[in-house]
Amino acid sequence: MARYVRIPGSIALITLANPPVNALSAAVRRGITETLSRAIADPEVKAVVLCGENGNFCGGADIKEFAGPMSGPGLVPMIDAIEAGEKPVVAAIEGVALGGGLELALGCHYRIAHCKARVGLPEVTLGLLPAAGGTQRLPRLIGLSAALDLITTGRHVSAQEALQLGIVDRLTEGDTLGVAVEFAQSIAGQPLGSRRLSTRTPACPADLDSFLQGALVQVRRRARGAMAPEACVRAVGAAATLPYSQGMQREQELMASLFRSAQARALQYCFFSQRLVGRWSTPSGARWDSAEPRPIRRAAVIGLGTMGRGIAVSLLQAGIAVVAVETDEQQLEAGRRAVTALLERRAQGRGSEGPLRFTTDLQQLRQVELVIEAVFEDLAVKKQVFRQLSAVCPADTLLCTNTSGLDVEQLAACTRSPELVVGTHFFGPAHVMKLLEVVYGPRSSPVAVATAMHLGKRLGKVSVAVGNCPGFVGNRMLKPYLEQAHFLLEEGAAPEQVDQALEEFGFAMGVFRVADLSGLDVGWRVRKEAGLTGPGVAPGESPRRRQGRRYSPLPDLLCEQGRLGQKTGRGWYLYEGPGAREARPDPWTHSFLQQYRQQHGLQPRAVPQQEVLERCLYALINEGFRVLEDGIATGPEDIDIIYVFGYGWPRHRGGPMFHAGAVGLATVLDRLEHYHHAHPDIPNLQPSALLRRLVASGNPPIQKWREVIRRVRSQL
Ligand SMILES: C/C=C(\C)C(=O)SCCNC(=O)CCNC(=O)[C@H](O)C(C)(C)COP(=O)(O)OP(=O)(O)OC[C@H]1O[C@@H](n2cnc3c(N)ncnc32)[C@H](O)[C@@H]1OP(=O)(O)O
Repeated sequence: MARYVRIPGSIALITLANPPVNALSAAVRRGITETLSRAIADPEVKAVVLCGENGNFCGGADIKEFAGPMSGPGLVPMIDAIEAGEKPVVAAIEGVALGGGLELALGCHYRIAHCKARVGLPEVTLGLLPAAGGTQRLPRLIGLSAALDLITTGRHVSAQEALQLGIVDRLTEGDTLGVAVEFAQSIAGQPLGSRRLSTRTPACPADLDSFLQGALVQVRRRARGAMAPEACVRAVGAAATLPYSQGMQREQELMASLFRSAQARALQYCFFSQRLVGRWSTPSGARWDSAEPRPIRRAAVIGLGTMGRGIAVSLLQAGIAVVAVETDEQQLEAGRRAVTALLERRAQGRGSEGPLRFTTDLQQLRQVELVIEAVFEDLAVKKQVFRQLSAVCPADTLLCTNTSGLDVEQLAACTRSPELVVGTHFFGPAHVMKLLEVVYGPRSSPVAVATAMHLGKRLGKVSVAVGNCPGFVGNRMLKPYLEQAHFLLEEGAAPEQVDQALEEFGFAMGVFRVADLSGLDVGWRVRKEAGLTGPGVAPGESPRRRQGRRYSPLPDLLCEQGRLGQKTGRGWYLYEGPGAREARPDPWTHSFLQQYRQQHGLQPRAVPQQEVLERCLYALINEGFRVLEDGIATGPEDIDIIYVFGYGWPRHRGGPMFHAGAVGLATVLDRLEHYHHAHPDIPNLQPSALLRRLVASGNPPIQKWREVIRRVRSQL
């Protein structure tokens, strides 16, 4: 797992060999320890070069090993031995040096990197901290402030930035190993003194205490309730205040508090789930490893509203040529100005964009390979667009819809090639948000799904393939969550109380703040179309019952009052004015709710925070189990990735399905039964068959759910 060769010029070359990323498994650590001793013991060796096989230096500790007992040599003594040795060690960094990989390089006396390499300490994203000396050596190398930024964000740094910061000593555009060997020869025999980072004193801001306090406030705001960022701040703080050996001790203590934590388990689950969803399959047998994506060079976006603009920018930034289409000159001009402004804002430091054309003429789409429709969320309008697209585009053009929940199959049915129609559900702002739901209809071909999934990857998104049903995965599960929030208001809660419970759980924004931000009219329109409110409601129907179940007209009533959220300056909350962002509890809403309850004979009660969480989250989770039963999502990981990347579910809680497992499926079942008993007119609270089956199967770990899902599906 680490190869050793002596090369001319008295250099020993140690190569980490654990593809694909040379993770520091026990075998690799053993290999490094043994080969280093060999180099040190060999009087002919004057310097050592450390590199990685396959164009990657090292992706860090082997995350797969974290779940089991640790064996083999520890990283810390191994890196300490490199640093303490009398022979210079040069790290030759190609590809990535991340986490333990960068810590290993920091233990070396010199670092030479290829200009395309990336370095970083992303442990915080796994619920950990860089506990192989990273929190102590990096501040001593680049100063406390820069080190804190890297360690608390976990961001990857380009080779150029790494050179500027002083993390690497030299960049090369060519043969990294050759340059490193030559360099090692040139410094052999020189004193190592301050090249040993542990001997240095870190550069610190003048007012250290308030700097560290400010850093704590910032990380708490960024990831509410996450433990690792705070531990990172404390560990880096120790580098400033304690001698190296005591700082290392502090690093280990802080790491011990994180290593087996539920948050670390959740974040590591997210890491592997993100990769698992890339290995998609569909019930019709299409698979990621057999379906070949089509190359996409030219695309069109239909509709330049907020979503269309973001989608166009996203495509352009991936180097794809875009034809942007609107219905009339005025709309086109507004779209042109908005897209240009977005591109200008994002231009700095980015690569070249694909060419962009604006038109009102659909005939201009004769050359495109893919179209993304992003018009108004109205099935009849979208059908019309698909008919037109099918008439003008080449027959083999992939036609995608950005609908957030309409029936993809009905759109496919309007075209000549229904097998080339898929949903590409972007999340706003589309050029920023990382999630793409790729929706396959019953007739979507493997190539169509593969092309959309591959496109998502090219756009830098996490793509999840899901089946076709109202709301797909994300919005389908959101419906019972929203519904519970409205019912809780009827029963006595205030919007800010519900939001506070959800925000303390870890959501960046509670359900009512999000509704105000997105605009209450979005859901209103959908409910009108579904006949839940407006002229489609059967005369004489009770306002609090629809289609045989409990219904809350509260959001409809707000819309009727012109309270559409931030854009009108009032919604569930009050704002300084239209477009303002700071939400203030609104006495109007409180008295409106009071009157509503009186009018409907509802006795308000104090709703405990626990009930807010259980009813909102377990209703959402219960729908998640139904999504799995129905085969709309392949596994719980798909749902969790959708929620973490698209709906602000706190990553350190792993996603809704992971959370259900962490709470205990029997507990979730028990609470749903309790609430369903109390509210028999809310069918969403009735526990799903799959949840019952999983509990009956002894609460298996989430990685084993797929087996139970298969059995339940085969019986349904
Ligand atoms: C204490 C803790 C210490 C000291 C640590 O070091 S914790 C680990 C810190 N390192 C990281 O967080 C890096 C994690 N990896 C990545 O960010 C990326 O994998 C990558 C940038 C290194 C490469 O990205 P990419 O080229 O897109 O490839 P994949 O992400 O798809 O990865 C390929 C397969 O390698 C597996 N992998 C990657 N890193 C590790 C790792 N550190 N340990 C174990 N396995 C790793 C990854 O899961 C992929 O596996 P498969 O899905 O193909 O089975």
